[in-house]
Amino acid sequence: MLSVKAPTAIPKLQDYDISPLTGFLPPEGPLRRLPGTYFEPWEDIMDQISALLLCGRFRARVNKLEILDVDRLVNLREQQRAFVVLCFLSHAYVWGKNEPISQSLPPCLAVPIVKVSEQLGINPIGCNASQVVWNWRLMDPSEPISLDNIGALHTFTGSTDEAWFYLVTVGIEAHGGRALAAMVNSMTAVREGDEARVACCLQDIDSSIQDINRTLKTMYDKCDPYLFYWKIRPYLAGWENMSEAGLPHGVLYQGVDARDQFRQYAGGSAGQSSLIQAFDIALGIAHYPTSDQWRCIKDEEKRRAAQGLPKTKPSHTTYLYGMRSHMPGLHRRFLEDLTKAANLRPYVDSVQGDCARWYNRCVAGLKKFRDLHIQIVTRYIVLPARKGPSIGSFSFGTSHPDALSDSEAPSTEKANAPSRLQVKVKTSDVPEDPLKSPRLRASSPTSKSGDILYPQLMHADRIGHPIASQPPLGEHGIAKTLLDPSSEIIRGTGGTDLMPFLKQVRDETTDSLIRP
Ligand code: HEM
Repeated sequence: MLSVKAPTAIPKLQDYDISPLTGFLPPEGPLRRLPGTYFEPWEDIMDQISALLLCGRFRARVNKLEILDVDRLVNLREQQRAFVVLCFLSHAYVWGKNEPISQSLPPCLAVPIVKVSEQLGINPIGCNASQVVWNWRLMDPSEPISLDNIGALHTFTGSTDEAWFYLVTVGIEAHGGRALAAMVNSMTAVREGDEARVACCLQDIDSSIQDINRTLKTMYDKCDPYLFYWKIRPYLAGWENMSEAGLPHGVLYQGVDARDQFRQYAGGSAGQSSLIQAFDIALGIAHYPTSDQWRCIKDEEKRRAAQGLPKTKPSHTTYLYGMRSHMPGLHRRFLEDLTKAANLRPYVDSVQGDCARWYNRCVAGLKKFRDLHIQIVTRYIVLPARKGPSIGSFSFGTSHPDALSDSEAPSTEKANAPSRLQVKVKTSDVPEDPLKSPRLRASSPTSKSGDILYPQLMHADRIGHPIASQPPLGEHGIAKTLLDPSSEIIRGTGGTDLMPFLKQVRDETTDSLIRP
């Protein structure tokens, strides 16, 4: 007998700690401090994190902590706050400042971070949730979330550039409320065959994407690419593929794992934003593994076949899918349930008309987001990596006058670079920097030397020229995306093969446009 499958329920936002007003951001704002005195020792260190790093006392202070019991946290907001605190403390502990990196986390950090991560269903390492989603506050609580009414709760460096880097993403996430509500409404409207309502929801999604794109462009206003690359990004790095930075095995979570069981996790990235993945899912945009990932998949498939296990699904092997383990469990579950219920694209394809027009506007908007993002990655990672440590600061402060135009984005490159460890970026793929200045160029005497591979080993002489210092590799090793000018290879920080990956994702977005 044929069994008729009941249609999958359309997810209700409130079941997943999602607000129709603020999306994945907690609508009342994240908890700013854990209540009571028990967790005060953590909060006291958080109050002074950048000062303690600067004066070299951070690790000593942390080492005096006792192991606190996270079972004392009484609700979700407290668990989220504890997670933020423990992620900041752990990254600061591992990467330090002007001191040898640490290949292990002490039990006072490792034990509670592993436990609270299990409670939240997320990996025990810094991520978009700890740096962005649960790391902001309203300056005037009577006003809504907007870039001129939010502040970051914590930064590593104490700099406004770092705060802005997080806050722009908060601003983007805030547009998610309206978009997520429209996504689930559109799915209900499809089931009811209500074409006009579907078109209306798509219009709402489109307008949220336009808002997101406007917000993304403000990154240039108050976050200096040079400071981002050399001072901020190192703290965001994870412990996966970090041999060059001094973490050949990853990080040992003392008091949790056996003495030789190091853990490897990718670091924080807005690639872990549940919102952007929700757009892909709702609009039916499919992503595929990069060519190098396919090689790994083939090996994995061989292994599974040898063990008589079923094949894995291609979508479950992409970088974007992998990033879901760095999302809060409830948000990840939302994406899974949204995937099961997604019905928009085939419906729009069948009815065409206004629905198709608005659908295509949404896809074009998301493609625009990815173009803008590629320009940002070029400006904030590729160019600083090429230029070396003494290029000085880019000018900023007005609305991205120096933003690369769409046509200046790096040219399409075959998506066949090795995944994770290495990225080849041809010099010709990187747009000429519109801010090129003979003075800045002249002040990079060592940028042609291999020293740039380990920029953290460089200090400036009295007139600002970088000179290499001598500590062995890994001693002061902090993660960077690294460029070896002789081989023109940029090595990733454990994330992706940057440009080929980002372009592939962008092109896959365009592929889903509906043809009449
Ligand atoms: C200075 C600013 C930024 C830099 C340097 C940057 C860098 C990167 C890099 C290197 C990746 C590749 C994956 C990885 O290794 O993590 C990535 C992916 C990604 N980033 Fe950013 N990012 C920035 C800002 C943002 C913002 C504000 C958003 C907004 C949510 C965002 C959303 C994404 C998404 C969604 C991906 C996954 C690829 C995709 O879906 O297109 N990024 N980013």
